[in-house]
Amino acid sequence: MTMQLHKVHGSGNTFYILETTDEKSMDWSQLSIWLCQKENLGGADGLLLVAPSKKGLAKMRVINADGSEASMCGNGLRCVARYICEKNNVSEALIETMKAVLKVQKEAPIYAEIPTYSVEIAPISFELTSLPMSYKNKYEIRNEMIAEFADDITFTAVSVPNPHLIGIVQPDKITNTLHQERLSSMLNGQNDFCPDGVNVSYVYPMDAQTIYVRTYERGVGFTNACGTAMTASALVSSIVGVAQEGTVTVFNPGGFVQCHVKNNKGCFDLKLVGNATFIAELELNYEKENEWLWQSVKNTDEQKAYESLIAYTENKIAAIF
Ligand SMILES: N[C@@H](CCC[C@H](N)C(=O)O)C(=O)O
Repeated sequence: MTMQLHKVHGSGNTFYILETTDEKSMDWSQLSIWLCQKENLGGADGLLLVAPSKKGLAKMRVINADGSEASMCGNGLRCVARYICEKNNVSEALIETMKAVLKVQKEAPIYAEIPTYSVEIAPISFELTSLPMSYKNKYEIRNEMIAEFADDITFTAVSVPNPHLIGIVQPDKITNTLHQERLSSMLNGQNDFCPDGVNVSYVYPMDAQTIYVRTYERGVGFTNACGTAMTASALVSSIVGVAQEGTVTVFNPGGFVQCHVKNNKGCFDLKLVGNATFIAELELNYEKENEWLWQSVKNTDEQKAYESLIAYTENKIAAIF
């Protein structure tokens, strides 16, 4: 059996898109683990499965690099949005995800001519049980020091709906990754706080409308960017007052996006806007159980245009750190 795949990225967060009409036809965890290995065409951060939906134009499932399944993926959803909109010749659509049916839309480019899409990020909850997370019988953690985690970082826990722990940090915690790596490894191993693990982001506010975010993703490790994490970080930054409500530009090691944060009397509307870049079209042969072989790999020329955005990002970041 030959399968058609697309290698895509949103902010350098790289995925394979695979469409199937039969969600039970394969062990997707094993396929994702195989696809994401570095030595296999440079690897990826996950597999995005596109399947039929009764609630939207398609359903997206997110399989992390370690084979675990996530409830949502913001960067991935932008790429799936482009795939579905182009396939159906529409400029907006509803896409079913594990916990919500979300609106996606084609947008004007945020940089040069780079294909750009927006995605709704929802549902949002600050209740620790929604992550899940537990800490001293607390109901929420909003802008609090947690002695067990750090003595100079304030943390907020939020699900969008995948779980995020967001720390507002000083530049030294960005230039040196060691603290974030240790904390993230602890929270994504056997631990008393986050039984299912958590995506951990360190945020440095650059100005009132701009933040820098680096994320250690659950099931993956450090990534160039995590869309839900950037959106959750923009939300947290506006709540704690280090960024204004409205449009927040979020820089990260993989580029930049815009996150729209709207507060409706304590209920938040979140939208993530950024690139949806298609790197390659591929054909994969299924040989036998857990064995696959590449049949063909055809690169597109889209990555060249994205590299100019990276150069712009690197200049911005170099001026700060
Ligand atoms: N990179 C994604 C999030 C992918 C899932 C995450 N690793 C998790 O397990 O929650 C994004 O762009 O949001």
